[in-house]
Amino acid sequence: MTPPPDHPPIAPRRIGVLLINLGTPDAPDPPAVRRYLAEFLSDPRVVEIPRLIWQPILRGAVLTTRPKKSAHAYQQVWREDGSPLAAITRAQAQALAGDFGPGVTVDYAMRYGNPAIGDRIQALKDGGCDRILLAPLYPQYSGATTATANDKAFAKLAQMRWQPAIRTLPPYHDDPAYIAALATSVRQAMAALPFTPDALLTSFHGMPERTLKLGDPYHCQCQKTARLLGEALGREVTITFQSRFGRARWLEPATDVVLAELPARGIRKVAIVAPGFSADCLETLEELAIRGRETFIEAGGSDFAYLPCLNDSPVGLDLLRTLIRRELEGWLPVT
Ligand SMILES: C=CC1=C(C)c2cc3[nH]c(cc4nc(cc5[nH]c(cc1n2)c(C)c5CCC(=O)O)C(CCC(=O)O)=C4C)c(C)c3C=C
Ligand SMILES: [Fe+2]
Ligand SMILES: [Fe+2]
Repeated sequence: MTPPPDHPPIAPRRIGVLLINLGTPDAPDPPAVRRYLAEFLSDPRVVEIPRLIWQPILRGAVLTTRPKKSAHAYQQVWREDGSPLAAITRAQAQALAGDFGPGVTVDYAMRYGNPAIGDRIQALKDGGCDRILLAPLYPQYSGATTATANDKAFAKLAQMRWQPAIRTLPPYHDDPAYIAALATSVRQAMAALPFTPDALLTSFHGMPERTLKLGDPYHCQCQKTARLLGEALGREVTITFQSRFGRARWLEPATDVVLAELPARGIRKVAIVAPGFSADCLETLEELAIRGRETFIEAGGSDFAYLPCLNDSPVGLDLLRTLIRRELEGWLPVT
């Protein structure tokens, strides 16, 4: 009997590693940004307002105004090889290919937009992977990031008669390897600055404050990362939360508010790093490096430096290797 088409080849057995990040528009223009925002902001893990109330607001006010504004922001950071978030995540996957042995395929996917999680899981399975490590690249867990990435993968698996075995990368907010990688990266970037910062800000993506009260560990995990990074660097770090969205109360203190207040408190030279992002993206390159700088300088600051994310730097890739290798234990070596 001919096996059904969804059967993976029996041998050799392969392992798939799927790096997952948030997602980004396909192009920096309003129609592409609108498609992306419609998918992203329709996710009930992201906007926890009842569908019947939220969808009219989203389809009305939000999707008629925000795509134009956001497209303008994307245009300022877009690269020749596309959106920074997608280009860097792709570079991470390409750099890791082959690092775990010949039986391991490393691929990447985006929770919203392309390449889609379901398509890449299918491609891994079609390529013979009967074990897949899902690696949402969020050091701090939140329902709006880690959980929804895993949900999307499991929704794909729900359609499969013969599923691959699955592992998921746990949050790594307090992992010594992550803290050491951050500290090294910050030290290297600070050593190259033409000035000595009076303050180091760690800016994390914000979340509605309500999510903290509902039990999301994100806020606490951000606090712990910032504390451990400060200890590793032997200096004080100031934690802030960026990218407020909507009218609800968000986690505080807000990055833009703090940047505007610092010069009046005598802090005129600042460096800022975004440890919660595994790849630079709109939120770091436009919101922090461009608008954050403007806010700080207009408020009377003299020197501002945005320190890059771990990205596909040697230190960043070493961290990913360490995190992934640990999860593959027991699955390796592949015959
Ligand atoms: C790193 C963790 C992130 C958390 C937590 C997070 C929560 C969160 N975000 C929004 C709304 C938006 N975020 C947007 C962009 C964006 N967000 C993250 C990461 C987290 N978000 C990344 C990596 C990016 C960049 C994407 C890119 O293409 O570079 C945007 C889109 C841009 C814009 O229009 O401003 C929105 C909107 C909410 C509501 C939320 C928590 C509930
Ligand atoms: Fe976001
Ligand atoms: Fe933003």
